[in-house]
Amino acid sequence: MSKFTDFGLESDVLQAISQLGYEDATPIQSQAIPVALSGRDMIGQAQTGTGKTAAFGIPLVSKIQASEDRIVTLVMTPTRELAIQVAEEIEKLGRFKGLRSLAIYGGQDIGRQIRGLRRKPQIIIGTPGRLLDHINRKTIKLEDVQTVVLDEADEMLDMGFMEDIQSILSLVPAERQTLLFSATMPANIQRLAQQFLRTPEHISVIPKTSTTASSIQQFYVEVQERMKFDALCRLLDMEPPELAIVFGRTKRRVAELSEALMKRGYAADGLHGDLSQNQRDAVMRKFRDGSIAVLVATDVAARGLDVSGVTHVINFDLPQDPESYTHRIGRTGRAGKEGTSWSFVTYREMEHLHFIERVTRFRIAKKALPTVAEAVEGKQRVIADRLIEAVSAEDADLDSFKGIATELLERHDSVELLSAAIKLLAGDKNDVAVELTPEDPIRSKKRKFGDRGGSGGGYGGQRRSGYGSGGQSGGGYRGGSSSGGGYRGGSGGGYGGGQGGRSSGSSSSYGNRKPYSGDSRREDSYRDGGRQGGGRREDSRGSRSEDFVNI
Ligand SMILES: Nc1ncnc2c1ncn2[C@@H]1O[C@H](COP(=O)(O)OP(=O)(O)OP(=O)(O)O)[C@@H](O)[C@H]1O
Ligand SMILES: [Mg+2]
Repeated sequence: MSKFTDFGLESDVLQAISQLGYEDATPIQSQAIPVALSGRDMIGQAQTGTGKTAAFGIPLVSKIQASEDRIVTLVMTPTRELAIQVAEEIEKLGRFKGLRSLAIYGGQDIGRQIRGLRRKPQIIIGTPGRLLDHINRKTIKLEDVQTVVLDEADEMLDMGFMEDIQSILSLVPAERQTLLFSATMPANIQRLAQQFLRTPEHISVIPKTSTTASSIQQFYVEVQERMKFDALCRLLDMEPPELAIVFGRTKRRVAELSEALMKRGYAADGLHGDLSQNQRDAVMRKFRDGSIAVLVATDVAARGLDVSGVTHVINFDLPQDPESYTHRIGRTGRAGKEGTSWSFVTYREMEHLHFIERVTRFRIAKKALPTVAEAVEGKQRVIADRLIEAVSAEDADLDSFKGIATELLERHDSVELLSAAIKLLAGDKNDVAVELTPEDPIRSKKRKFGDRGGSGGGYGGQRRSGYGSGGQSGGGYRGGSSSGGGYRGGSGGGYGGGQGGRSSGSSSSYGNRKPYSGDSRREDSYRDGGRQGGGRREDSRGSRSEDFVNI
C-alpha cells in the first residue's frame, strides 16, 4: 500500500487528498498515479468502488497550472449523473490549486454551461452528446487539450457513443495522453484502445478470483415474475437497507416499480432517462441525503455512481450483460465497506444467471425468499428498535406524553396498546393494489467461452447498442490474452471449462439476428414500444444521448 506522499505530489494536492479523508492510496491509485503522471497512455481496470476517479483525478490536477486559461483536460463519462459526480471529485482535488472544472451534460440549460465556460475552466467533464453540441456551437474548443480520460469507456461504446467519441477525439491534438478506466474491459474495448491510445500501459488490479468486489455478499432469489414485487417487499421488510438501489430493466419498469413501492409506503423514487434533468437531480439529491431509502433505477445508475450508505443492491430484473451485473452490484460494498446484493431470477433465467456467474467468475449463493411471517416480524422488529431508540435517547423528552399514556394504560391492556402502536407505526399498506407490467424473461446472448479473459471475461460479442456489424451473430469472438482453462468457480466446482460452452452451444434468439447498421441500433435499443423509430434527442442540435438506450 502506498502513501500519497510517495508520488511527489504538490502540497496543494496532498492537502486536497487529505481533506477528502483519503489516508492510503488504493491499489489502483498506487499503480496508476505514477504512470499517469509520467504522461503515458494507460488502460486502468480495478473493481468497483476502489477509487478509480482519484486514480486519474490526482494526476490530472497535478499536471495543470492554475494560470492556465484554456481547456487542457477532457473527461468523458457515459451518463449525466456520473459527469456531475466526477466533476465534484475533481473540483475537490483541484481546490487548493485554484483550478477550475466544469461539468457539461445534456438536460442542463446550455446557456448556464456557456456562462460557466466563460470562467475559462481548465478541466471539462462531460457526456459525449452535449460535448459535441458545444463543439458545434464553438463554445468548446479542444485544440489545447493535452489529456483525455474515458471513464467507463466500455459503457460508452455500449451506448452507441463510438462515433461521438471518434468525432470528439479527432479534434484533440494527436500529441495527447489518453487514459481509459473501467471495472470491466470486454474485448471490444480493445478496438477503442487501438484506435485512440498509443502503446498504453495496462494496469489491472482485478483479482483472478472474480470481477465482482469481494466486499459484496451476492445472493439470488428464485421467484416467479408475478411474485417479484411481493418478494421485494418481503426482503425490504425483513432486512431493511440503510439505502438500496433496485434495478429494473426498462424505463417503464422503473416508473411502475417506484410508484408501486411508494404506494406501499416505502420511501422510494425512480431514476431513468425519461425524466427531466431537474427531476433526475432532485431524485439523486433525495437519495444522497437519505430522504428516500430506495432508489429504483435503470442502468443509468449502474455505472460509477458513488453514494455512501448503499447497503443493498437489488436486481429486480437480471441485467442482459454480466458487465452490467458487476457494475450494478458495485454500487454497494465500496471504499472498504460491506454490501449485499440480491438478484431475482425466474426459472427460465437460471441459465442466464449461470452465464453471469461464469463471466464474473463468482458463484452466487441462493437465498430463500422470506415467508410472509418472517417479513412481518422483520418489519415489526424495525419499529420495535425505533421505539426502543426513542425511549432510550438522551433527549427523549417524553414527559409531555406521559399523561395520555398513563390514562390509556388505566383503560387498556399494555400489550394490546403497544401492539396497536406498532401496527400504526408499521403502516398498513400491504394490501394497497399495485400493478406491474410483466417483463419477458431475459435470454442469454450467444457468447463463446474458452478463456478467462484475464480482464474479466473475454468475448467479442456486442451488447445493447450492437455497435458495428458482426457482433454476436457473426460469432466474432475474440478471446482476451490469458486464454485456456475456461471458468473456474470460486467454490465447489461444477463451473469448469467443460460447462462453459453450455449457453453458447445452444442457439439463442439472438443467433440469427442480422448485423446492425446505421440507425437500426437505435430502434433495437427500445424495448418498450412507444419510442421506436426516432427517440428523443438530447438537445436541439440532435446529439445522441443516453436516451437512445432504454435506460
Ligand atoms: N485512497 C482512498 N481512501 C479512502 N477512500 C477512497 C480513496 N480513494 C477513493 N476513495 C473513496 O472510495 C469511493 C469509491 O471511489 P470511486 O467512485 O472513484 O470508485 P471507482 O473505482 O471509480 O468505482 P466504479 O467502478 O463503481 O466507478 C469514493 O467514495 C471515494 O471517495
Ligand atoms: Mg468510477
